[in-house]
Amino acid sequence: MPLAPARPAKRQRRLAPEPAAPAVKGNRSSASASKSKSRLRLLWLAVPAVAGLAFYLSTGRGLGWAPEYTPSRRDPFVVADLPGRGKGLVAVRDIMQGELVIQESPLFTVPQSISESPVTLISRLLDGVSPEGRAAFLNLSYVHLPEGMDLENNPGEVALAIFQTNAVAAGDDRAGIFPRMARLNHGCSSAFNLVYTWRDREQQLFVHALRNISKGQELLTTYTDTKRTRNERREFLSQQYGFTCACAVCSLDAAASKLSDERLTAIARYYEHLRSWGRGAISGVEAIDTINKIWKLEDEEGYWSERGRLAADGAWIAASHSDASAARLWGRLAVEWYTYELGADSDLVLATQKTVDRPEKHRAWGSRHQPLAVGVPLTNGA
Ligand SMILES: C[S@@+](CC[C@H](N)C(=O)[O-])C[C@H]1O[C@@H](n2cnc3c(N)ncnc32)[C@H](O)[C@@H]1O
Repeated sequence: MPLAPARPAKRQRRLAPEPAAPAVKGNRSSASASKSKSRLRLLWLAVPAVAGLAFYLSTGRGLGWAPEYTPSRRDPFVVADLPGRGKGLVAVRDIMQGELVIQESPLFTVPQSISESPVTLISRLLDGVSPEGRAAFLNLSYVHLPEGMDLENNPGEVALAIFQTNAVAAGDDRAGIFPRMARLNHGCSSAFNLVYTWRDREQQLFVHALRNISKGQELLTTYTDTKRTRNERREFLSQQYGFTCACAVCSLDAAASKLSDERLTAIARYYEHLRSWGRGAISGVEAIDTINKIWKLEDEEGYWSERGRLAADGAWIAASHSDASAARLWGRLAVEWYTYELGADSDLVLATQKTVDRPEKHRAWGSRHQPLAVGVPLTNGA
C-alpha cells in the first residue's frame, strides 16, 4: 500500500514524452490528492492530522541530548543555531554555482508502500542503524507531535515525527533520512540556493549549489513548489512544517511581494500552457515561445530551479519537429543547467550531451511529422 511521500528530490529522470510533465520537485501536499487510495496512506497522514486536532508545535525542536552529526572537515559549511529557525547550515567559504555541497548515504529508507504500522516500521529500521546514526536521527528536529506525547512514553511517535519532518525522496518509490542534508532550512523562489537529487547509480543524495553562495550565507533548499503566491506558500509550510516562512522573498514589502506573486503565478500558468503541447493543443513554435517566456520571467524573479528540465523540454520539442539546430542549442542549455543542478557526471547530463552531439538520435526525433523551425533559446546562456 502507498505511503505518503516525503519531499521529493530533483530526480534524474528520463526525458518526458510530454514537456513539463509532473514537477521534479514536489511536496507532501501531493499526498492529499491520492489520499483515498489506501488505508495505510491515511494512517501516515493521520499523524499530522491528529496533531492538528491538538496543537502543532510552532517551531521545530530536537531532543537535545544526542550528539550532532559531525560535519566532515572538507564541508564548506557548519551547522549553526539560527534565531527562529532552529539549526541550519551556514557557508564557511564562498561556494560556486554547480559545486557539490553534500553527498550523503541514507541512514535508512522506507518504501512508499508498507504493510505494517509506520511507527513500528520506523522503530524497527532505527534498531538496525549504528549508535551514531541513531543519535544523529534522534537529534533532528520535528514538528506535529500530538500534545501530551514525549520521548519517554511515546518513542515510536517521536521517531515518526522526526521522520516526517526530515525525510526526502530517495528514488521514485522510497523516502530516506539524510542527517546532514536534514539540517537545511527552506527558502522560496529566489531565496533557496541548493537543489538536491537522488542518484540511483550511487544510491546517494547529491546536493548542488544552484547559484554562487558567499561565505556566511545560510544554505537553503526548498521544501515545496514555490511557484505560488506568498500566502499559499506560507499556508502550506505552516501546516506541513510548522513555521511561518520569513525568507528573503516572503519578507519583501507589499509592492515587491505582489510583483513576485504575479511573476510566480504567471510562470506556473505558462508551465500549464507548455504541457498542452503534449496533447497537440499548441504548436511547437508556441511551445518554444512559452519556454522563452518562462525563462525571462524566471530571470526577473531570480527563480533558477528546474532549468535543466525546461531546456531539455525545448530540445524535445525541437527534436520532435526535426529541427536539429534548435535541438542542439536547447540541448546545450540543458547540459549547462543539469550540470549545475545534478553534477557534470550525472546520467541526465550524459544523456543530454548526446542530443547536442547527434540531435537526430533523440528519441523524439521526427515524432511530430511536420518539420518545423521551432525557435531557439533567447537567453544569454545559449
Ligand atoms: C528539515 S528541518 C530543517 C532543520 C531544522 N531547522 C533543525 O533545526 O534541524 C525542518 C524544520 O526546520 C524549520 N525551518 C525550516 N525552514 C525554516 C524557515 N525558513 N524559517 C523558520 N523555520 C524553518 C521548521 O521548524 C521545519 O519544520
